[in-house]
Amino acid sequence: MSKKILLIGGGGHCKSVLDSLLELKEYSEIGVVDKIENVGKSVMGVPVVGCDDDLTNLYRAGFRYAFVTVGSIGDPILRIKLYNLLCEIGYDIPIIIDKSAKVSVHTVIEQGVFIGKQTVINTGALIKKGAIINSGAIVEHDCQIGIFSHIAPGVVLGGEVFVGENSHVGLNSTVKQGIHIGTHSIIGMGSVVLKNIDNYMMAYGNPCREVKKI
Ligand SMILES: CC(=O)SCCNC(=O)CCNC(=O)[C@H](O)C(C)(C)COP(=O)(O)OP(=O)(O)OC[C@H]1O[C@@H](n2cnc3c(N)ncnc32)[C@H](O)[C@@H]1OP(=O)(O)O
Repeated sequence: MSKKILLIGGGGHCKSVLDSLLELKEYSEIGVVDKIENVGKSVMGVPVVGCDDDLTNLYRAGFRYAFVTVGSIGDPILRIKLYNLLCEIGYDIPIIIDKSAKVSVHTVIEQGVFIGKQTVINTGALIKKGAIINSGAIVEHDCQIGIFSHIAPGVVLGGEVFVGENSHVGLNSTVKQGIHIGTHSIIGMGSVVLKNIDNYMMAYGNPCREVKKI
C-alpha cells in the first residue's frame, strides 16, 4: 500500500526525524517541504518536493501524512502554525518513535510527538500533542509534557514532573521529581531544577533560578 509522508521543515531537526523514519520503513515515499529556494534540492537524499504554499496540492497528489520537523528552542509558534495548517488541509499527523527508544506501553503519546534515539519514557507518562522528546532524554514515571514542548537531548526528568505547554527544557538538564515547570518557559542547558518554575520564565543554573520573564 502506498503511504506517503511529508516532513515540514528541512533543517537539523528534520535530519534527526528523517533518520528515525528511514529506519522504521513505514512509508513508501518521503518528501521534504522547505523554503522555496530549496525546492529541487534534497535532505539526506530525500527530495525537497515543495514549499508551504504547495501543501494543498501535495495532499491532492497523494501525500496523506505530514509531520512538522521545524525545531525550536523556546517559542514554538512556527511549529504550532504549521501543525494547525496541516490539520486544516486534512493531513494525518502520526507519532514518530525512533526504533531505539524504550517507551512503556502504559503511557499516552499524542499525535505529532517525536521521540528520538535512546530515550526512555516510563510508565504513566503523558506526552501531549506536538512535543519533542529528543535523543537520550529520560522521562520518568507519571511525567506530563505539555503540547509543543521540547525536552532536549540528555534531559532527565524525575517521576511526576510536569512541563507546561510550549516550554523548553535545555540540553542535559536534570529536574527533581514532582517539580512543576510552567508554560512558555525556558530552562537553560545544564540546569539542576530543584524548585517549581513559573510560566513565561527563563531560568537556568545549578541550582536553577528564574532569571527573567520572557
Ligand atoms: C539536537 C539539538 O541540538 S537540540 C538543542 C537544544 N539546545 C538547548 O537546549 C540550548 C538551550 N539554550 C540555553 O541554555 C541558552 O543559554 C539560554 C536560552 C538559556 C540563554 O540564551 P541567551 O539568552 O542567548 O543567553 P546568553 O548566551 O546571552 O547568556 C546570558 C548570560 O546567561 C548565562 N547563561 C546562559 N545560559 C546558561 C545556562 N544554561 N546555565 C548557566 N548560565 C547560562 C551566560 O553565561 C551569560 O552570562 P553573563 O551575562 O554573565 O555572561
